[in-house]
Amino acid sequence: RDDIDEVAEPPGVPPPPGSGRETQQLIDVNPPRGTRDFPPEDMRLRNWLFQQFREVSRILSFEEVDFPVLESEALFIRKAGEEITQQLYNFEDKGGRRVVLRPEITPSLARLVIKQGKSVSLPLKWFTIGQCWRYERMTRGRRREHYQWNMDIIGVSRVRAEAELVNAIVLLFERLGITSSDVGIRVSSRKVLQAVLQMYAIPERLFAEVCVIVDKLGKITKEEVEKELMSAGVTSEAVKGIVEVLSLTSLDKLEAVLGSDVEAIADLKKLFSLAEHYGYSQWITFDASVVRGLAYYTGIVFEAFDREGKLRAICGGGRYDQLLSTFGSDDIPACGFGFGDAVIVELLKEKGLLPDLGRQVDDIVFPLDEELEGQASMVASALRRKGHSVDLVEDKRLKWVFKHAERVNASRLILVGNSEWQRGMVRVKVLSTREEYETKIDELN
Ligand SMILES: Nc1ccc(Br)nc1
Repeated sequence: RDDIDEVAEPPGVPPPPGSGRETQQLIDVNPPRGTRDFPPEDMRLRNWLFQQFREVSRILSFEEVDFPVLESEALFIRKAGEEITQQLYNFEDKGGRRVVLRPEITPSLARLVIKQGKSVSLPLKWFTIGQCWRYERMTRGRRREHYQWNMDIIGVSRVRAEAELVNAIVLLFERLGITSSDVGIRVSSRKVLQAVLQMYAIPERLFAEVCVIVDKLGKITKEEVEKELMSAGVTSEAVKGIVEVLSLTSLDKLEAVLGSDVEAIADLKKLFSLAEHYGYSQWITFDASVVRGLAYYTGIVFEAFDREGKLRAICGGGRYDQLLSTFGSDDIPACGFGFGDAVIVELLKEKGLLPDLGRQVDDIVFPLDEELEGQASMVASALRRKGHSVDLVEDKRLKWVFKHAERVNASRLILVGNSEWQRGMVRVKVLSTREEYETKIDELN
C-alpha cells in the first residue's frame, strides 16, 4: 500500500546482509536498569500529573524552587539505619568529591533555606517536583528513580502548617477524581513514640533509630521488628509498651495510656479540629502505628493509603523541627511531604481514572503540489507566529494526510493548491464540521 511511508527496520532487528552495516552491533536500546523512558504518550500523562501538582501548589500559594539532582553525599549521611541512606546512589566524581544522586528532596531544601539565611523572611512555603534516586540491588526489580512532588512549610511551629499540607494532598486527590472512599490519610505523631520511650527510660539518642525500625511494621513481621528493637537497646518491657501503644487507633485510648498532658495529643486534637474547618475530616484517621521511615521527623507524621490495601503508601510527610539545626543552623521549625509519581498512577489505573490524553494539533498545512512547499512553509510560519500548533506535512498522499489529521486530532486542514494560490487563497477544511472554504492567505487566523 503506498499510503504507508517507508519505515526503518524496527529496533532490535539486525541490519540485513549486504546492507554494509552488518558489522554494526545494535546498541542496547533500553535505559539503564531501574530507570524509565517517557515516550510521548507516557510524557503526556506525566505532564498532566505534574500540572495537577503545580496547580495545587499555586492554589495553596506555594513558590516553586529547584535543586541539583547531584548533591554532596554529606547531606544524606545519617546513622539511624534508614533504607534511604543504605541505598544511596553515591560515587566519587573526577574531583574526588563524594556525591550522590539525591534520594529525597528535603535535605536540599533545608540547605537552600540555610543558604538564603536572613535574605528570606519566614514562613516559607516552597514546592518542587524532582527526580530522586536509589541504588537498590535489582533482586527486587524495583525502580531506581522516581519523581517526587514536595511541599514544605518552613518557619511555622504550629499544627496549622501540617493542616495546610493535608489540605494540599486532599485537593490533589479531589482534582484527580479520587474520593475519601478510595484513599485515607493516616495521621499520628512521633511524640507518641517519644512519650512511650520516656515512660520506659529509653535513652533519647535511640529515638530516631527506634522510629526507623518501628516503621517496618507491616513490611516485616512483628517478631522481626521486636528483635531489631531489642538489638538496638530497647528493653523487652519497652518493646511490649511500644507495640501496645502503636496498635491504638483512638485518641481517647491513647490519652488513657499516655495521660492528657502529652504534647502529641494536643497536637493531634488540634489537627483533627482544624480538619473539621477545612472540611476534610472524612479523609484523615488517627493511627498510632504511623511513624514514617525518615530519621528526621519529630512531630506529626502522615501518609496516604489506598483503602483496598493493594498499594504502597501514595505519599507521606511530617514535621522535622530539628533537621536545619543538624545542618548547623538555628532551630527553624519545618514540615513537608513527598508525593511520588508512580503509586498514584497505579491507583488511577485501578480506579479507571487515567485521563484520555491524545495529541492535539490546531492546523495541518499540506502543499497539494511539490513545488508549493515554499508557499506551504510561509502559511505554516504565519500561523505559528499567531500561536497555532501547526504540523507541516509534505510528500505524502492526501489519503495519508486525512488519516494523520484524525490521529493527531487536528482542528483544521489547510491545503495549499496551485489554482487557489494564484488567486492569493488557500483551502481550509474544518475537520469537526466538514465545513470547507477558501480564504485569503493574509486573512488566515
Ligand atoms: N527515595 C527513593 C528514591 C527512588 C525511588 Br524509585 N524510591 C524512593
